[in-house]
Amino acid sequence: AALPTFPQLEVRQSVASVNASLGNVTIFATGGTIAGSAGSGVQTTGYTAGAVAIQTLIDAVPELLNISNINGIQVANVDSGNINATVLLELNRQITAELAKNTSTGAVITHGTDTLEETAFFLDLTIESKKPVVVVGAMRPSTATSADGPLNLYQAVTLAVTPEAESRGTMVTLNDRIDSAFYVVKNNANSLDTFKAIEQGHLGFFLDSIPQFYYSAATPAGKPFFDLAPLNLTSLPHVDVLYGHQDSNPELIRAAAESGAEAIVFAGTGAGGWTTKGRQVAQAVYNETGIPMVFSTRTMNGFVSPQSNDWAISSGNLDPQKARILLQCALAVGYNTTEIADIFDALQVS
Ligand SMILES: NC(=O)C[C@H](N)C(=O)O
Repeated sequence: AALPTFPQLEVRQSVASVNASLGNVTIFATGGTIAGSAGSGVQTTGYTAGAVAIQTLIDAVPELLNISNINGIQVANVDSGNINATVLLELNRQITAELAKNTSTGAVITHGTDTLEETAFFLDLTIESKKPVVVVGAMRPSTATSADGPLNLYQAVTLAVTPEAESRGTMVTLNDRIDSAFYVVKNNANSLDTFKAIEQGHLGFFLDSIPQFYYSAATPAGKPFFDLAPLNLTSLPHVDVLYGHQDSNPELIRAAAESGAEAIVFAGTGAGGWTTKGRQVAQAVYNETGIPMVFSTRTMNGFVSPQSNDWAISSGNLDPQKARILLQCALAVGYNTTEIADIFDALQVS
């Protein structure tokens, strides 16, 4: 099925006269609460996300121009629940092109927090540059009495011009923390301190807005790279996530396949658990279609070990939404089910 097209607002704004002694960071704005607007300073729910333009976000933090030359590109301006494959592919193309320039130091993406981990993980899998790529959001709208967005944005740009931030893959920063996009998950629907990589830990933190790293640069074991930018894709493959629970309806598995899913992710109970009947239907659908069937966990944290049969793939450390993004990328570059199983196997911690 064709993905809905997305309004593209690619406005490049030069907001700084160039200071040759500073680096050059491009901010790609996509909306979210960091660009949200509420009716009063104390309203922190029920506001409009993606209401404020990139120029306003930058103007709110004049100190940015002390640490970097800044360009802003408005790629979209939506609640992150509406970010889709069109926006992901556009970000991949624009960031890849931007970081290839000698003049570019790093990239910052402003984004709603609800699906931030999906976009950040996608960029981590599809951008090869060692230059910092930093995804940043906020939990309070820009109009809040103590909005968190401006300092988060300042710290994101600081991170993007920090040499020690290179070669760490895509990073996520919010509330003084620095996280790996590969591992980070939103853990709380409301609190400022919502992004965590519980098992793997934060990469570092900001002390007086200066990045401090716990570890030297390293990448997660088995992390694949998918070279999407040259493919000029206009959509990503259809992959569905099914949620596991007592008495889950096994026919939803067949329905997903019949509606065009090229892979199915099971957000299983515990370590990839699913009902016996559901597994039988999943195996039957696999025998008919050969599409990847990936078992993850609805608990969001924890490890799904290799399955005891040859048709089911386990997600290892990847939660369902990240397993879905990985499958979309792998299918987009043409990997078959066996090769995809190998990619997931390589992610298993040994
Ligand atoms: N804090 C946020 O950014 C939440 C918002 N609903 C979004 O994801 O766009």
